[in-house]
Amino acid sequence: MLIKPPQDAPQDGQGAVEDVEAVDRPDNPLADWLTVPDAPILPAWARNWASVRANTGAFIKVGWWHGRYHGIRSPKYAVKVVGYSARGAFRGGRRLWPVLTAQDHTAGIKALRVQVKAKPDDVVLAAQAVVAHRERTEARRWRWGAALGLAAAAAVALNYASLGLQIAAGCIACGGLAAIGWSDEAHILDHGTPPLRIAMDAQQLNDALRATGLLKQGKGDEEGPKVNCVMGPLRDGNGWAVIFDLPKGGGKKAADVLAKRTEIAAELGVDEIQVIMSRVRASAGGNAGRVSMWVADDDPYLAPPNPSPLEQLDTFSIWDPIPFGQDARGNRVTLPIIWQSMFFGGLPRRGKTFSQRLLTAAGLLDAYVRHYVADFKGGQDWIQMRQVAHRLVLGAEEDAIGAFKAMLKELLAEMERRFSILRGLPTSICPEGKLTPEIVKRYNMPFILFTVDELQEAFLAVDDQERDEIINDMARIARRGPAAGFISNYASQRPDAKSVPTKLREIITIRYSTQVVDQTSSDMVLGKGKAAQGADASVLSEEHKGVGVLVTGPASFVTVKADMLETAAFNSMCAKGRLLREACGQLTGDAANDPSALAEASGITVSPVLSDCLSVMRHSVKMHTADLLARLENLDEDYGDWDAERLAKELEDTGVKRTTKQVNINGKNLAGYRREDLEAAMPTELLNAR
Ligand SMILES: Nc1ncnc2c1ncn2[C@@H]1O[C@H](COP(=O)(O)OP(=O)(O)OP(=O)(O)O)[C@@H](O)[C@H]1O
Repeated sequence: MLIKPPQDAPQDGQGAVEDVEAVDRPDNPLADWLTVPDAPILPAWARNWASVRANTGAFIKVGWWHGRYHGIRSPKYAVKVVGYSARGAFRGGRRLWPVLTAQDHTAGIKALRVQVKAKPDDVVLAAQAVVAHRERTEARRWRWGAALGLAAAAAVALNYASLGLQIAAGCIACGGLAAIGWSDEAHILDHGTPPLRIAMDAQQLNDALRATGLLKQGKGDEEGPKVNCVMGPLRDGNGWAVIFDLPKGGGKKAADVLAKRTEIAAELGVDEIQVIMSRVRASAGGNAGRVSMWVADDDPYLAPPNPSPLEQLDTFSIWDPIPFGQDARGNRVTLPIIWQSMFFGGLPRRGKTFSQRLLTAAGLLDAYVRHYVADFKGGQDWIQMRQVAHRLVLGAEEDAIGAFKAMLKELLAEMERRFSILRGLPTSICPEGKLTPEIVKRYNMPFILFTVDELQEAFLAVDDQERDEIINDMARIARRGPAAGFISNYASQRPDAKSVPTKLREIITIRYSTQVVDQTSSDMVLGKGKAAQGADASVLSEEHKGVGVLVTGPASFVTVKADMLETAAFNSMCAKGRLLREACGQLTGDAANDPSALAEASGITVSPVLSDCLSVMRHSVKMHTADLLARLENLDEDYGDWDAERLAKELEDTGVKRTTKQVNINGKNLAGYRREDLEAAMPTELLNAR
């Protein structure tokens, strides 16, 4: 199922209510973006062939499970039946004896005999006694005859009837006797509850909700109120789906159920990652007490990653929602990013950068997206953006921080310039005070995708005052920029108050968190109180690479397995993006002049060490050798065992002629290199091209 884009036009955010976080504002157009609706018209199992098959399969599985369960216990059941039959035989015998021995007339006959003895001459009395005695004897004879006849018939049948008949007769006899021996507390079959991956029924759900306090306990032996299952539980994909209404009068709402995900999972005997719940809103026929729940057979997020469809595309329009990943049930999750701002957080090595890069990758395929990128780690993740990025900052050293601050000022100036142009445009061209596809091309205002990765590194490198200035500038761009085409895409590794400034997060409309250690950290990235509502990235584990919780509104969140876009594929998309921009005159800024990018684009071979040195020196005109070596190692750990001599020799071999071996930086005169000397060693064709 494709989650459709919202119809409403997005907001500038300028007049927004400041004390409510951006995702929680009533005018947030993505508020219900990820609320997965489910309005059944046909019974869910009959909606498609796959569902019919899955449910038939599940029915057979349940039958098989019960068959095995009770089959294994059949000797135990047989012993029980024999026990009940014996009790039945004893009870039956006890009741039959008086009948057979005809106790009924004996008392009367005895009384008659006493009277006959007292009046021996009374002929009538004597005749009555004789008749009564004869009747009793006759009755006894018949009863005993019938009983012995039955026994004889049974003995004959046992001898001569076929085995099948004997077994059937034996079973009937046993059944009859067992019925006589039955009592209220007697039972033969054990009560087996199949594991959830075999079957799920409403009883299990009710028990789980009752145990977690979401349903009231009944009085005495009564079970208490139950949920009303409007659909299911039914087989749906690799799990069980159910939509239920909470009973009225219980004082609980769907949001309470979502908040108790871990407890419910524990009661159902599965991991909380397997329990996927969402509210069913009024637009999908739901109400405040309706919950859509899907319980997966296994952890759905441990499946192999799905390759990003972007990799196969030649172009993409940034106006369209970007393919981002899949939810647990395999529904595609796409992200509309225009007019929005994004924040990615989470522990290291969980796929934050890879996920963040998906949005950049989409932007690469639209020539009318201008990239401003800062990667404060300065590793391999973003380096190929040098082919496309209008500005690219790599590293968190002093020169890089300086370049980043200049980038912020440039962005703010561009934002003001754009707003003043937009204000001057007639409403026929600019009806809503923001970019339109026509304005983008006619006034050369491409969307600006402002990407910042490893933000925490920058905050560690600056003092508090500088940090506040950076936060203010970034917050201003994210808050005011969307209407002028600025899309902010920030990521930070350490989800603590210092690395994820609340002031910044508050104005971000799309938040994504990979695994974090606890709910406090999760809230730090996703927003205050989100974990309590069910959007909790701390339920993810270390194995969940590329999996994160995506929040776009108060009730709009989903755990997503992001598409996989390897660095190599991303790098080749950078090359594709460069060609696209060259073709329509949109290759601007740093990318237009970057020597390594130029060399790559023109197919000119440049020594890797020369190219890498130029990359790490991109913000400095000169650098001490020790710093250069440290930055090279940060870029690629293979440089770890290089020393000054080896570096000098390798650079000399590529044709670098040092005009000076000592460079003075901030009063320190030490061995080092000038960027000019390195650039001069680039192949002549490249120098001419520049
Ligand atoms: N969508 C995905 N599916 C499966 N694996 C992924 C996915 N995205 C990333 N990974 C794996 O996770 C590893 C770490 O990814 P990434 O570098 O994005 O993490 P990170 O959270 O940004 O880490 P750091 O903060 O240290 O840079 C990658 O090398 C990749 O193998």
